[in-house]
This record gives sequence, C-alpha cells and structure tokens, in this order.
Amino acid sequence: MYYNRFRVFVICGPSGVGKGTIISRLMSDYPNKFGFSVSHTTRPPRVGEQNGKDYHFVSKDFFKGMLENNLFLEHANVYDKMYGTSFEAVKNVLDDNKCCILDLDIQGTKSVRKSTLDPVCIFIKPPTIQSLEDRLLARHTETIDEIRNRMVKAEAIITEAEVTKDLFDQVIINDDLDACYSKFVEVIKRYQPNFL
Ligand SMILES: Nc1ncnc2c1ncn2[C@@H]1O[C@H](COP(=O)(O)OP(=O)(O)OP(=O)(O)O)[C@@H](O)[C@H]1O
Repeated sequence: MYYNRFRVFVICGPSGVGKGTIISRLMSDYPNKFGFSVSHTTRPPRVGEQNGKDYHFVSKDFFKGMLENNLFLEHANVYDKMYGTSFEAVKNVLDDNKCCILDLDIQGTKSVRKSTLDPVCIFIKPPTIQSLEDRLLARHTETIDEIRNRMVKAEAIITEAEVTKDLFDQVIINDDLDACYSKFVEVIKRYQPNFL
C-alpha cells in the first residue's frame, strides 16, 4: 500500500519482556531514523505516558467509530481494552522518511504480515517465564491479578510463536538487555542495509 524504501519492523513478545525498553533505547540512540507508529487505545494512560506520543488515548465510542470506518491496519482487544494501529499512523512515519516500528501482539503481527507492508517481524522471548513475572512485579504498573493474567497469556503467546515460526524473521531472547538490544540493532542493519 505504501511503497518507499523504508521498512516496517514489528516487535512482538509477551507483556514485560522488554519491548518498550528496546524501542525507547533505539529511538534515543537513533533519534531521526525511526518513527514509532502511535497506536490508539481505550486503556487509561500510565504515569508519565503522553497522549499523542505514547498512544492516542481515546474513548470506546471513538475507537468503535474508527473501526467502522476501516481506519485500522490491525486492532486487538487486550485485557478488556482496545488497541489499534491506524493506516495513517504508519503512513505518517514512512512519509517522514523513517523506518516504522510497530509494537504488536501475535494477532496484530499476523494482520500486518498479510498486508502489503512487507514487514520484518521480530519476536522477543524471555529467558524464563519466572523472569517475566519478576520484571512485571518490579515495574509496579499492574496489580497482582493483572500480572497473573499476563503470565497465563505469556505462556500461550510463547507457544504460539514457537508453532507459527514462519511468522517471525528473527527470535531474540532478552536475558541480558545490552546483548538483546545489540542483536535487535543487528537485525535492523541486516534488513535495512546502509541505514544505521
Ligand atoms: N533484560 C532485562 N533484564 C531485566 N529487566 C528488564 C530487561 N529488559 C527489560 N527489563 C525491565 O522489565 C520491565 C518490563 O519491560 P518493558 O516495560 O519494556 O516491557 P514490555 O514488553 O514493553 O511490556 P508491555 O507489553 O506490558 O508494555 C521494565 O521495568 C524493564 O526495565
């Protein structure tokens, strides 16, 4: 749909695995190279999150209106809250001559894989399920019940990623953050040569 020489990179993985941390670091190391497609969500902002920068925080009715008008490239209902990537959000990044980073769940990754965007899909895996729980507990952004719910989903996501291997161009284990980040940058260099 949008043809230019900049690629779309999808980062997928269970909640708490470090996707946001990796993206923030990438944006900070290469400020003018990447654009983070700003998703719409009906979940409330976390402390420090900015509307229009981290997410477009919208009401359920507004989100439904966008759905009815087919404005989403992909959308999902996660923990009872709606999330979606609009076509416009991706187009804005590519039109700005930047690679586009999308932080998506498995369903979203499948939708984008089926699209004409020809994405590079990267799965971030925790070294162990326990480490994932420890990270979420240390982040202090969810209740214990929410964390339990995320742990159940995490196991399902990791299994699904293993059985749908072709969905991902690369799987990276986030054990040591620096090592994981370096591998992530290497993958970008491989798929977008002479870029970084
Ligand atoms: N390799 C690592 N070792 C230890 N802690 C880590 C590592 N990578 C990230 N973290 C920490 O784990 C927590 C979760 O990371 P982050 O918020 O980036 O996860 P996420 O995948 O974006 O989660 P969500 O999908 O829920 O937004 C953060 O507090 C982060 O600092």
